[in-house]
Amino acid sequence: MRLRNASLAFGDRTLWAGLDLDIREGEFFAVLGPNGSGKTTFLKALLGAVPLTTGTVEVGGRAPGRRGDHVGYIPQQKMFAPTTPMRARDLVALGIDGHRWGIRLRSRAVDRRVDALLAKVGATEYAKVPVGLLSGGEQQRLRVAQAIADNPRVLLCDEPLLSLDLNHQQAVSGLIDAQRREGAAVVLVTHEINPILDYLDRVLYIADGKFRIGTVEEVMTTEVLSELYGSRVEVSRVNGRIVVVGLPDATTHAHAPEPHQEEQPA
Ligand SMILES: Nc1ncnc2c1ncn2[C@@H]1O[C@H](COP(=O)(O)OP(=O)(O)OP(=O)(O)O)[C@@H](O)[C@H]1O
Repeated sequence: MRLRNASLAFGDRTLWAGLDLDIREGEFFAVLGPNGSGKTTFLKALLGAVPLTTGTVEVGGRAPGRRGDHVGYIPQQKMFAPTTPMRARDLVALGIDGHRWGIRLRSRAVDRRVDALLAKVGATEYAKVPVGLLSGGEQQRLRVAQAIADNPRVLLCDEPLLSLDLNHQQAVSGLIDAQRREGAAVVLVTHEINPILDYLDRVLYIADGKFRIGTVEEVMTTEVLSELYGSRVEVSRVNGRIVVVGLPDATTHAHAPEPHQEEQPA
């Protein structure tokens, strides 16, 4: 993925400007920042779903959003309605690009692939349950299975770990990283950096119309975050976790768990 002099504004509100960035194959890249800073919009620009205000974006050397791009997308979580007429395995099967399978083998081969994907995300036991009856975390695991079903070269994930318990956070981050090890470029939006800390190559931190790109060590510092937020923000490491203290109130994420009252998710 390549962005050059990219800016995105809605009316007179600029989310970011002057963004130059290359994300290479096999890179695990996270996008961080407070509510409304433009993280989802950044992913949508990479999907070709939102046009840049200025500058250019390319995915695999071409404009994004074309058929056959081999881009997997885990959208921000929305619950399925209880009456959605689809079983868990049907949702995963939607991620499989049918035309790449021989006609005679198609349904059996697709079934086998779906079974393997369900097993990978720990969803085998609810394969036949209607998706609308599953919990948020169970639905989320299916979305992950759907997004990786076709071995995408680019995997764009919008808060994929939200509403997962610790075990499944680890399992799902491991699956996303496995895709990266196979050569995919991963871009992952998150409010919680700690579950993916071991996998991360670089981060983009967006706040208040400004941004910083670099390794975790370069970006997640008291100096850099204080500058981005325009107020004193303390960043420290506790038992290998990153703890950020002093984020302005309005930037607390509404649905992220808060470990302690004075700690806020990074
Ligand atoms: N199509 C649009 N037209 C106008 N404003 C928009 C549009 N899409 C997004 N915005 C605004 O742009 C800002 C960034 O939105 P975005 O969803 O990218 O934020 P985010 O960083 O992903 O936030 P969150 O952490 O809450 O998910 C928000 O203030 C949003 O209201």
